[in-house]
Amino acid sequence: MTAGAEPIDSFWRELEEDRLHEECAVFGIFGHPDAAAITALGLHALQHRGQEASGIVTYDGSRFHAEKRLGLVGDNFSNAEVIERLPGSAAIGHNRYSTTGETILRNVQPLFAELETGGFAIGHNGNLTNGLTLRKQLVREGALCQSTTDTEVVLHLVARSQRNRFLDRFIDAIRQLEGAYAFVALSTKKLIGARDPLGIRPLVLGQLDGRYILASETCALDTIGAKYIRDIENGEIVVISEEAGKQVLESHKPFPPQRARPCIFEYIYFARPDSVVGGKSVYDVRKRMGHELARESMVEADVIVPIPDSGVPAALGFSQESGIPFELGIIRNHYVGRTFIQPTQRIRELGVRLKHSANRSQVEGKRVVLVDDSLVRGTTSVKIVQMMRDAGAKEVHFRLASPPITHSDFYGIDTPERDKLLAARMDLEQMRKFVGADTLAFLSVDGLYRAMGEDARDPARPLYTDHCFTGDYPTGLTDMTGESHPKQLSLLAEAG
Ligand SMILES: O=P(O)(O)OC[C@H]1O[C@H](OP(=O)(O)OP(=O)(O)O)[C@H](O)[C@@H]1O
Ligand SMILES: NC(=O)CC[C@H](N)C(=O)O
Ligand SMILES: [Mg+2]
Repeated sequence: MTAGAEPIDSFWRELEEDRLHEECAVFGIFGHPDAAAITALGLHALQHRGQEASGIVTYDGSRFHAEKRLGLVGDNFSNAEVIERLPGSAAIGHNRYSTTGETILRNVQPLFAELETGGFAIGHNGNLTNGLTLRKQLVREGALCQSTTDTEVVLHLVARSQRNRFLDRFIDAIRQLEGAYAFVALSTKKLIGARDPLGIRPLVLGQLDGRYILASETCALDTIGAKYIRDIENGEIVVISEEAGKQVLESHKPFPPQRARPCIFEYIYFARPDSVVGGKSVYDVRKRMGHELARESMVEADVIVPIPDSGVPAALGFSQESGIPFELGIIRNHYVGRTFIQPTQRIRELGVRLKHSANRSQVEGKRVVLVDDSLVRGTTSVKIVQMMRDAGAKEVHFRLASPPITHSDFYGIDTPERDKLLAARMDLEQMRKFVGADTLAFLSVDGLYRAMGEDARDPARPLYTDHCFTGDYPTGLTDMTGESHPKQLSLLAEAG
């Protein structure tokens, strides 16, 4: 570490903490001559789901090839030389935002192992809630772990299965998992996609030039001109292979049938607004959240101002419902990233202004309603309310198009510990004071379900994974509640 690196690191860490962290993206294609290049494009379209690192693994009929890098897809995979190092007509790729295991090169996915059945690569979106417990058992039995991610346990479980067929080994392995997963995996003969029994994380099937594709979101299919076929179902494994020159897709359902409970946060914040998740346009749903929010907590005002990016569709819905004009009163700088100029103390003091700045002409002298999709630690809201006042807003009202986040996520979203969640520590009035707004209101849980097309949330049969707002975790939480509370830190220092 160079002298002076620490303050810069902590500056970016602070900036990074002003947000909800993403999760991960997976992509896979089988039997296409440009498999690696298409995977790079797909990962590019899915960059919003994870920005720490990316990787692509291909298979050329005799060997696997892997390229894994820390950083953004565009910076690492837009170069022809990198793509040329990834020959083969089958590929899987991954964008990572870590939830278990640090941001170091050996944790970058897809992970790869040489098994008795041949090479095997896997990419994972989600988080296992018994990953550390399984890992502890495996290590006790002699497993040599090469990474510190939860995902690696799947490789070991497949390797240790006593079944003969590769698919049976994979099923054996995933039956032991608890938590959330959307997997893409590649063996010498097959491309595999799998979703956990509740379908917490998304995964879709598409087709390009007659070849199958798997992707976290439909926006990746649109980017490469592929056709959307269907969502992979909860608890479903799809196996894509080639027989007599034709691609075949088998579907397996190894779990007892269960109702799906996809994560509602995909709709609120994670997924790209142009994606269709579970048959619903994310953009439409976000706008409806804005309509519901306006119905529940109307306020007299002159202008509706979205907090970009993800607050925009809800603010539009709020404006349409309330009849109050919508204006871009905050501009977001899209070039804020880790490669930005090395900040000095002075720049550090400017804080969030690097990311958002007030558009004074639209807010000065006005009663402003700020609309954002969610509030986590409250960092963004505090700074933006102050920014509106500095720009001359007469009143600042804050509206959130989701309910208060009172519980941490363990399924692939890197929300902070409970005691850092503002709504877990404060009541509404305390939060209003903290944020500094004249009024503050959140969308109700029933309002959220109405935006999803339901009458209300049925507590006996909730249709979505919504623990962040309700504390209702739909799976066991072995690692979090078990007696041993295992923690896995990297014992090997790595520069990354
Ligand atoms: O309460 P906080 O801890 O500040 O976190 C909440 C903020 O984080 C997210 O935005 P983010 O900046 O991640 O991304 P966006 O540009 O897509 O809205 C979310 O949309 C809120 O604006
Ligand atoms: N956010 C995610 O989906 C992360 C996947 C996996 N748990 C990891 O940490 O690598
Ligand atoms: Mg935001």
